Amino acid sequence: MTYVKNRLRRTMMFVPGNNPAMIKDAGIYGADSIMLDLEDSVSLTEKDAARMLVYEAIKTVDFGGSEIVVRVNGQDTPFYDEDVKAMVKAGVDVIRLPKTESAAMIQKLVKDIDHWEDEFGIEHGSIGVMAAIESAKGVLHAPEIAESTPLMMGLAVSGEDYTADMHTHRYPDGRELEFARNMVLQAARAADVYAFDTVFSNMKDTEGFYRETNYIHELGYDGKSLVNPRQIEMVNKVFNPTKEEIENAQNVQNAIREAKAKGSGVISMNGKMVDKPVVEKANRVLMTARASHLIDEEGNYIGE
Ligand SMILES: CC(=O)SCCNC(=O)CCNC(=O)[C@H](O)C(C)(C)COP(=O)(O)OP(=O)(O)OC[C@H]1O[C@@H](n2cnc3c(N)ncnc32)[C@H](O)[C@@H]1OP(=O)(O)O
Ligand SMILES: O=C([O-])CC(=O)C(=O)O
Ligand SMILES: [Mg+2]
Repeated sequence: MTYVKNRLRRTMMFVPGNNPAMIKDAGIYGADSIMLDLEDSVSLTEKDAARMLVYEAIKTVDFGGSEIVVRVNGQDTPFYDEDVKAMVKAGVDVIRLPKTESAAMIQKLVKDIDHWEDEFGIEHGSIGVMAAIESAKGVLHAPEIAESTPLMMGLAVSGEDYTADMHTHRYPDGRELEFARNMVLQAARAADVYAFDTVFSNMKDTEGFYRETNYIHELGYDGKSLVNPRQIEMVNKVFNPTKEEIENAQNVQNAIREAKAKGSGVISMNGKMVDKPVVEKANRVLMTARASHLIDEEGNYIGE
């Protein structure tokens, strides 16, 4: 497996790194990315065993088409070095650094990855990195963090640790995360990397989960960190364009093609102006539709 910069990343599902049953079946749910966790879902006494389990799993388990991300332990822990070494050797796609607070922390991670790639004869650049932003300091440094390396895949806002750092709690309307969500998203967009929203951990509150997913999708997030496979379908439903949106995007492309043939960059479609930004949005809708297998190469609708 190797890191691919651009791909569909709507759903990134946490799987505790000390749970063999969950790891073994993680590939059947169709998450875009599976995030095997060595950090906060693993107790201190299980860190070494989890690392070995995740190493073996990456080498032997069939995760289907899912990208494999590992959340290593933080750089201030005694587990970080062994985690990075083992994950590079295993051939993980992306390493997620928790509690990232500076560009220097990501540059250290990349240097450590390079070192182990040399050691194991692996080509540089085979592994991407991503930063979890979980503190006030991390949020304020998000723009530099996002720009810190060409191997940056994306930024994730991590609401549980962030709200602890901010002396607050999680609330249903998400007001406590507003600044962090906007800052992380701006930083990600400016650096042309992915933006992931935080986990929603009340499995019983499906309405709240839908509301939050819809909200972050409307803000412009690319995807969401998840804790349970039951959350995947709803995120896909929110993030996938509808048949109507796809048809509208195709109409926009056709209209602008006609306009261009007549030497114009702007045209009116059903009373609405179609110009470059509208075409860019339509192109993105069709890219997502194609990547999520809702249309074929010719643009025919093949979703349900
Ligand atoms: C703040 C943070 O750092 S959050 C990130 C760290 N947290 C985590 O990684 C937690 C991951 N999630 C979980 O452990 C679990 O989903 C829990 C504890 C939240 C809920 O567990 P359950 O009540 O057992 O969930 P549920 O009944 O929906 O499970 C249904 C099936 O999905 C599996 N499953 C549940 N969560 C996951 C997961 N994250 N990854 C893979 N499989 C999972 C279960 O094993 C079960 O499989 P089975 O039907 O074959 O027995
Ligand atoms: O990244 C996440 O969403 C989960 C997490 O660690 C946090 O919220 O602190
Ligand atoms: Mg956290």
